[in-house]
Amino acid sequence: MTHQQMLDLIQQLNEYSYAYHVKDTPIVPDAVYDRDYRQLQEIETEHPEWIQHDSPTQRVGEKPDSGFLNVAHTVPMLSLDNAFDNNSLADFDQRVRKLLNADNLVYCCEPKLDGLAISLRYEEGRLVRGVTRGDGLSGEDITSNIKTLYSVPLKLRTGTPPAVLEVRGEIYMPKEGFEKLNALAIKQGDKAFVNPRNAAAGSLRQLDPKITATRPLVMCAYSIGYVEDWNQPESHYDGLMQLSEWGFRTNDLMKRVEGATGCIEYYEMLNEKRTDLSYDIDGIVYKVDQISLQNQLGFIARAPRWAIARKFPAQEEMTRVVGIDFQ
Ligand SMILES: NC(=O)c1cnc(OC2CCCC2)nc1N
Repeated sequence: MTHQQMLDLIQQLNEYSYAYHVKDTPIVPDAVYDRDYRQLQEIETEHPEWIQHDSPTQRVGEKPDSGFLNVAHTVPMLSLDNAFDNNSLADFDQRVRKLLNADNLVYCCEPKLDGLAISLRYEEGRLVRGVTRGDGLSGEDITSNIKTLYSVPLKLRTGTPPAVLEVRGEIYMPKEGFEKLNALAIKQGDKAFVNPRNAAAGSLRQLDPKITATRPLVMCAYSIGYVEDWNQPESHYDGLMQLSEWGFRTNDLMKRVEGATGCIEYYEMLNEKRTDLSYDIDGIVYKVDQISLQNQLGFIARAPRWAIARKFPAQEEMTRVVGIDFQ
């Protein structure tokens, strides 16, 4: 195999992985992926000097020798104000329209994923760092663990990348993966995790990436942070569409609506669907869609004036029946 053939094989494997882990639409059977992956491992063993940063074999590396370092966020990761009923949603809309002297606003509605917030930094299109939210101003550098997630692109998938791009998102553990992980933990006499959010946090805090690599974690992008040398789309929604093109997973229930009425309708719709979702959510995040209006509104303390979360009533802590058949 030539060097170019190896590069083509990496591109091919990364496309298979994008289809499977980001678009939920596998384009080849697992056996084909595994066969090509093994072929890549062989050629990289023969030619270590050919190894590429975005090769899927580079996702699981060694432990960081000095634990997780603390890193300051280029742009703070904000917290969110909460709205607990439809009236306060309407108040939010009224307040924002008043500040903007606007009649009717378009909001982007997103399920509020119940996981851990993360910030990914790409330089010239390559993943260089993944940092937890921490206190919003700085967080832990868990890049070695982040790279093990197939839903995190090691390199932006298309086009000319920005010089610097920071992407914010949530890392979560889908319910099915959580149940299987706990069933295994109990079988092995280990402690079970209380809920998928704790399981995701515990999996990302593992010092050894080889352990994190075995955990069913997913990253979903939900906002663009600091960028350099890129004309960001004017709409938040369009920005997330661009992230999807670049290889990030976005939430397929995301939707643009008009005004408080649209936000309340979306809440009713999602509240109906909530228990059927394959992942935990604890509410909805509503964002003013136009970036120029977001910038005009700015933030109060660390929460943006232009976004608000609407929480669902806490689900009574269902004792999750873990699928174990007692013999
Ligand atoms: N947990 C989520 O799913 C989620 C959290 N936060 C945000 O947006 C924050 C980021 C910038 C201000 C609002 N969106 C989300 N979808």
